[in-house]
Amino acid sequence: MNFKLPIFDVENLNFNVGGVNILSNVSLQIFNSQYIAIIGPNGGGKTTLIRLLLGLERLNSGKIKIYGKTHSEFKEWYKIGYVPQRASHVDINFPATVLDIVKMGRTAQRKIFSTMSKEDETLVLDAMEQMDIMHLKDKMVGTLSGGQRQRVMIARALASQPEVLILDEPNTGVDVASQNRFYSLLRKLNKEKKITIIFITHDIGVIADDIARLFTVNQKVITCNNPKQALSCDEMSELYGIEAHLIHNHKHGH
Ligand SMILES: Nc1ncnc2c1ncn2[C@@H]1O[C@H](COP(=O)(O)OP(=O)(O)OP(=O)(O)O)[C@@H](O)[C@H]1O
Repeated sequence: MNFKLPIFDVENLNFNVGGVNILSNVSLQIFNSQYIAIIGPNGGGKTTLIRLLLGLERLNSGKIKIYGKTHSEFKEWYKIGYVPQRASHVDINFPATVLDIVKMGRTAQRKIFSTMSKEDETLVLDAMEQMDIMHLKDKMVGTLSGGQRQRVMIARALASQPEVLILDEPNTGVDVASQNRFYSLLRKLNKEKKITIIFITHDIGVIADDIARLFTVNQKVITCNNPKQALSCDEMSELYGIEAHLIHNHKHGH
């Protein structure tokens, strides 16, 4: 693999809805094995940016390349694990067990109608182990709590052995101990398995030491290549508003 080829390459992206600019003139690159956090105020455009990167929204102007290809040319979607913000909202009547859901993470790599190999099964069990949901294996997913469902969706993404893991505020409704375990897991996936992580979060203070770069999104995107320095940068405070100061203080309170 050409390590200089960005996984995502965005050039002068503009996106508006009904004449309202949601994202303006965004250019950024995301490279292999980077751990990137995306922060910004509510409604700033973080989820929209991810949806545009994945081709789930149509940009009005500009260019997005994924592994050097346009969205229609790109076929290796199994390389990208995406856990959307609302992944924890599952219909209570949804007829699948936790195991069924995590197994879906293997379907993209299998030939249609082929059965799971031993290796597939091991990867499914490993992903469940990592997310600490083995004890929930036979439960119907609709009966779980929001935090448990979120872990199931992340396990499904991990089972597909993604090169890139995109997480949209995955810790909503999760207790602090589980959150810390989860941050350690992300650190490990990035450091040991070299998985590229793109993480939308409001919890930047806790992961500031782990991340390589920070994108602050509020219609515009500011990239900070030294996240710890960025936490005090005026430009970011301006873009993010009062929360930048809170984050900064939180970090320095430790
Ligand atoms: N397809 C769409 N149609 C209408 N409005 C949209 C669409 N996509 C995004 N928006 C608007 O764009 C703005 C940015 O939304 P987005 O969900 O990306 O923000 P966010 O930064 O992820 O917010 P949060 O932190 O609350 O999750 C919002 O005002 C949203 O209503």
